[in-house]
Amino acid sequence: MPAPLWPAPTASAPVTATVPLPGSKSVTNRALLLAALADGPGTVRQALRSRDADLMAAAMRALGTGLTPSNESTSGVDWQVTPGPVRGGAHIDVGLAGTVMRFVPPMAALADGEVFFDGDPHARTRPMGQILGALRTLGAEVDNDALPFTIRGPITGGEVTIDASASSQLISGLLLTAARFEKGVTIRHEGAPVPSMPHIEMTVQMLRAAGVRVDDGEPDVWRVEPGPIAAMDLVVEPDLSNAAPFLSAALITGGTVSIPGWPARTTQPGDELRPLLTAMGATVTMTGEGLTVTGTGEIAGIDADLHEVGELTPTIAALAALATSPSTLRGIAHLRGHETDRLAALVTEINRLGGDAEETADGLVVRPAKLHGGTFHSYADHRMATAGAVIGLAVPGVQVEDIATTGKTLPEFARMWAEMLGSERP
Ligand SMILES: O=C(O)C1=C[C@@H](OP(=O)(O)O)[C@@H](O)[C@H](O)C1
Ligand SMILES: C=C(OP(=O)(O)O)C(=O)O
Repeated sequence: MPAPLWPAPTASAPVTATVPLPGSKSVTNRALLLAALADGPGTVRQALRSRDADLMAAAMRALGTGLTPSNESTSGVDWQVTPGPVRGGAHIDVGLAGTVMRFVPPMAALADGEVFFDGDPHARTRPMGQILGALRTLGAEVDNDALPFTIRGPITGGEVTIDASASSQLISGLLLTAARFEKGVTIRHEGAPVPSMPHIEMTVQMLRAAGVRVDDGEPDVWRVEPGPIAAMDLVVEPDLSNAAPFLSAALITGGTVSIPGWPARTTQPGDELRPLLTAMGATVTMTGEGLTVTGTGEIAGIDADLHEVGELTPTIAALAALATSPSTLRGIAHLRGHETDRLAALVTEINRLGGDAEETADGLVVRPAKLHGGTFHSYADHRMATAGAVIGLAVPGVQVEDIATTGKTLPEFARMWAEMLGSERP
């Protein structure tokens, strides 16, 4: 059955809105796993509730972790986490979540029996071979190089060389559990540069906050010493990548959008929205309350290397499609292995609306063109769906297919979008 079409609302006046955002997917899913492996009960506060976060919570439960929710609302939940021995016999559904498919298998290799993994049809095509090969080198048995697969421990750890040019999550996944391997781990990356390094920095910082000794002093080498992971009481930051479509509304409409609680310092790649949106013509200010972006209604194209912040690409490409000068987005060949082939999907959908986008070897060129209405397909990709909503603000008649796919990281997207527009100036 074809997914329903969502008529993307067009903004008729400058948007003025304050948009509180739920917790970061990346922080939530790291925190749940670290709390599950910790040496005592802990708490993960203001955790995201979304498909990816719920899949991580379900995976932790299936592996023997106690999780009790409190203070639950549409914007999040506080999880009381009670670690237990890692239990075999589990079937883990990873959905389409890169964090679940890359972070959980190393933990499953600690179990006392086999653990089976599978996910959505497209998840079976996402790069997994390098991390599964690494788990074999470190002592586990794994019966495939992609989803679906079965893992059997025990894993002892040690030294491994991998090519993580397809995804930083291949490194983060090994690092997160490594303190619980008998020998810890030394990972050496060999290949084209690893993307999304801020996400590896996030992993390293969270491990250190839990008392784990991590040496990342040499480029492309990470060493985790074996030892306990300390119980945590952590408050999850708002998801700054999910701020991108809302902040874009300020640029497109010449309005002002604020995100409360924007952290002063963070490893989230979404923080790069500050220079990126400034380069596209916005005024960006940080106060004690949060971040405020004010636009002029005119968007400048940019030449940007998004290698470190690839997950911002769909929104930046949507803005580029509405810009008055050309944009070149580079360093993002690895987006072909994301929720969908995002380079192909963005080109197809922008051009379907009359745009002028072109795929390059490692990114996109988007030139100014007069867009018209039509269907914007989302390919089960939350960020494609929100990119369609962004274009729809300026272009009447855009219908986004399967807006519900935003539930991967932001189940309330459609309501929040309507609320943001409801506060338009008359
Ligand atoms: O570790 C993480 O939480 C993530 C790392 C990045 O993955 P890639 O390195 O595969 O781009 C990012 O795009 C993804 O949304 C989340
Ligand atoms: C690439 C992304 O997700 P995942 O964690 O599934 O890799 C993303 O959210 O943009």
